[in-house]
Amino acid sequence: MTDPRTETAAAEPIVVAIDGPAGSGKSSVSKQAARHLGFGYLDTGAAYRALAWHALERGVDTSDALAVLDAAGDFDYAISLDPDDYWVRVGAAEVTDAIREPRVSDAVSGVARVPAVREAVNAMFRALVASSGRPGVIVEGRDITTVVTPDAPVRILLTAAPEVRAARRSAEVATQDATAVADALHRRDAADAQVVDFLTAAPGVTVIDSTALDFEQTVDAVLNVVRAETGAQHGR
Ligand SMILES: Nc1ncnc2c1ncn2[C@@H]1O[C@H](COP(=O)(O)OP(=O)(O)OP(=O)(O)O)[C@@H](O)[C@H]1O
Ligand SMILES: Nc1ccn([C@@H]2O[C@H](COP(=O)(O)O)[C@@H](O)[C@H]2O)c(=O)n1
Repeated sequence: MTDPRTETAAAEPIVVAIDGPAGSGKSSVSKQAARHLGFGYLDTGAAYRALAWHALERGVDTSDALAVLDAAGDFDYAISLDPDDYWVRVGAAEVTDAIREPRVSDAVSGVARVPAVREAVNAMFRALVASSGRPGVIVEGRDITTVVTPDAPVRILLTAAPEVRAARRSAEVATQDATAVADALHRRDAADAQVVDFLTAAPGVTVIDSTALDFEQTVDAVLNVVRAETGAQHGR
């Protein structure tokens, strides 16, 4: 039995929820803002990507919801919330880079459309945040502000013009030409938008449009919203 005079409840981490379309800067900006804040960083898309990778490894057709659910049955997933030591694992396999490959990006929307998969990963995201041991966690994805943590004290929709997002993504991908990269990005957004709405801000969600901002200005914009919404004195 615990002694109530000495027991102190662990404080709930502050959640900064960030949604947005592909290539809007969610992961890179969230990771950098988390460093400034001393917060954890949770990339929720990595779970869907890792499950897509796992399904592809087993030769599963990711457009077949029942086959995806079957693959999810032995999905042993782990992710780091440390913005300075980011990794993703499935079982013993380190898949941090493999889940960014175009074949996974092309398959991931099929996996993300299965309701039972979404429910399971959402419960896992909430548990990861609660056990993070950090004063706060920046959680980024597509439905964080609306479904995963709709009561988060900070909720942001990070956007940028489609052509700007495609150009930024294209600059990172050496294996495909710019048109193919842009087509894949827009195709994925269209498929994902049928499942969750990450293109319009829900009530109470602050929009940051990074079309005319550079990377550091976008990080600053996020930090300013965190300060304004929480009164926190974190960061620069
Ligand atoms: N404001 C900005 N100005 C210039 N480049 C940016 C800006 N924000 C992000 N970037 C760059 O754009 C690219 C895409 O960003 P990032 O991967 O973070 O997007 P994302 O929203 O997480 O994409 P996805 O959902 O596809 O994983 C990265 O190379 C990142 O460094
Ligand atoms: N909250 C989320 C996060 C992601 N997805 C799906 O995962 C894919 C990969 O996400 P990235 O952020 O790494 O691009 C994305 O295309 C969605 O299919 C999701 O559904 N909900």
